[in-house]
Amino acid sequence: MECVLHWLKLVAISFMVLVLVLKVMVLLWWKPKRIEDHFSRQGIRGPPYHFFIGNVKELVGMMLKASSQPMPLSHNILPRVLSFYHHWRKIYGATFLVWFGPTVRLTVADPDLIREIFTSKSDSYEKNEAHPLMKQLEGEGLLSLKGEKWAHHRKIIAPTFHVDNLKLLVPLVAQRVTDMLNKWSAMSISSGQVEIEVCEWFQTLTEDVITRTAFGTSYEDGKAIFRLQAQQMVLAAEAFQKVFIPGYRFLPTKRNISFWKLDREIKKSLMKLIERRKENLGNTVQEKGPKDLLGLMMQASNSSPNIRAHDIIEECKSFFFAGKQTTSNLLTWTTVLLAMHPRWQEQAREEVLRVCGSRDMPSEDDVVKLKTLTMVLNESLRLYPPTIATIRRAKVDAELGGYMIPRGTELLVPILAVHHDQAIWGNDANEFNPGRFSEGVARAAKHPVGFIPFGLGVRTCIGQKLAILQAKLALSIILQRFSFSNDEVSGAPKSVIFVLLQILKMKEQLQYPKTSNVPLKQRLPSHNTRWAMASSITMLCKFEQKEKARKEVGGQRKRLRNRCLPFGKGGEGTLSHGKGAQLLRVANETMAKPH
Ligand code: HEM
Repeated sequence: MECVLHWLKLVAISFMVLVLVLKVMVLLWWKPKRIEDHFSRQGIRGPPYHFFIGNVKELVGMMLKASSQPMPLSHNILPRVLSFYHHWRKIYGATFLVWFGPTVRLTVADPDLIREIFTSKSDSYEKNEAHPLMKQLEGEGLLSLKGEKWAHHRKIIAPTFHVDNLKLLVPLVAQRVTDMLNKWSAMSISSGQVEIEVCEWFQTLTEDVITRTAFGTSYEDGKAIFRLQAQQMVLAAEAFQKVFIPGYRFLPTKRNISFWKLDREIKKSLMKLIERRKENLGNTVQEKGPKDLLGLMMQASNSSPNIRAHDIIEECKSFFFAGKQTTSNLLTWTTVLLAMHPRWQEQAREEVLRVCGSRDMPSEDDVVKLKTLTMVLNESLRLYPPTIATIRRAKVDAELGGYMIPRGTELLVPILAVHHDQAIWGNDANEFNPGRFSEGVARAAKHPVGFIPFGLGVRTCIGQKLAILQAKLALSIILQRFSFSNDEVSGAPKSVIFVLLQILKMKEQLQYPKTSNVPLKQRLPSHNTRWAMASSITMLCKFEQKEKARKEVGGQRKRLRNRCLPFGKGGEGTLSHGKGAQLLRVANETMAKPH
């Protein structure tokens, strides 16, 4: 009897092992092969699937090869930044299959098909499921939410980004930019010149602005929370470098324990912040001044039990992640482009001086009139889109441009490739030519969907107006006060600037937060790869104080400047004392409101 039981046990175990092996084979071999067949019958091919790893080995190999070679001085960055796409497109055409492990992705760069995915047939597609570690990094907020929860959050948060609300932020952003430039001025005191690692400075600036957008009057407390979240991101990014083991993030490892500790601290600080804010407002969350993420979410939580502290925390993460690198990259690349193209720099400066006249800080009306700067920013977003690609997943079996797309297939839209496509942009697609935007965005390309730096359709970037406003304000104030070039940086020849463009993962970005002590060659700028998210670069530019520009805008401004910003007389921080220009005083008063 015992023998029979033993035998039965053995059979049961063998059966379970067999089922498991079969399941694994179906998932990792039979299904991918069936998908390959399905697409190949429709004429869509791609590099062959390899068991379990898909095309990851080739992908990583190509990325490493591309980033290890010097790059000619050119804006043709596709071979470098999306090397796999550039390589396989030549073999299989623009629409091909690529395997990220056992996950299949179909590349789609045809503007007509992109329009279908994001607008006319958007019901059939949804955001793809983010990697669990990625979710820790970007938060489970607007960026990754789906369905009703996403729609509810988007509706709550949207007023933060309404034009009227953003207008209220203008003095604040302008003040932050001026503070930054005062520091540059102080640094350039002896020679009138200063070498600036623009990316670092722009990241700090952007972080400041996002903190204000998210936390409003609770800015200082909000900053502390963002700092904790930034530490969490470093831990999550570290984990991202390791081989992914499902469930590993739940084990009490040193990193996980630190992560959880930070999580608790964030929650505690936010709860305190919410309580304090409620008390300050006598339990009403209606406030004067710009609407902020925190206030709006608190208000919503009063009427909707679905909005909890956890949701607020996750939305803050989402803001921080989605807004910081992207906007600072836009600013960095635009500065570099203007440094490389002095004629456009001069044209943009002339316009700023003409529009702003004697005003030190552009007003909200000025910003709208800066047409050249708008063209330059668009061209910068076209050539160096901070989001290089995005992904959607077919929710159902769908039809796309005549192709049958099985449910679960992921569609990879290489925004960068679309922006550099000669069929859409003409023969000068890889050249810097802001003039192509002179008649507006709609007429710049041969196809209206050729320009999608902020995405398309209902899930288009919620922060785009803020990003553009911030970029315009920052650049116009910089142009007023400095001229800049990127030749002979630190004795490095011009071409080094572009050799510096590299594809790196988040780890490198976070590994070199203080780049000033790192040898130039190691300060590798990164166009990082979460297909959907931000890229980052490290870039040195030489800034020269613009004596001529200061004179050009006339005596009044010069007088004010002499009082407010005594260049050459040790002026850092002088602005915040609020003597001088009325505009500045207004900004200072706004800043001085009790937190
Ligand atoms: C130059 C700057 C920026 C660029 C190029 C950019 C780009 C994008 C793109 C392409 C998307 C759509 C992603 C997709 O469809 O998968 C997106 C979504 C989003 N962006 Fe931005 N972004 C920028 C700045 C910002 C800022 C400043 C914020 C917030 C403070 C922000 C917050 C978001 C959020 C929350 C989403 C998700 C929207 C949703 O799904 O409802 N972005 N962004």
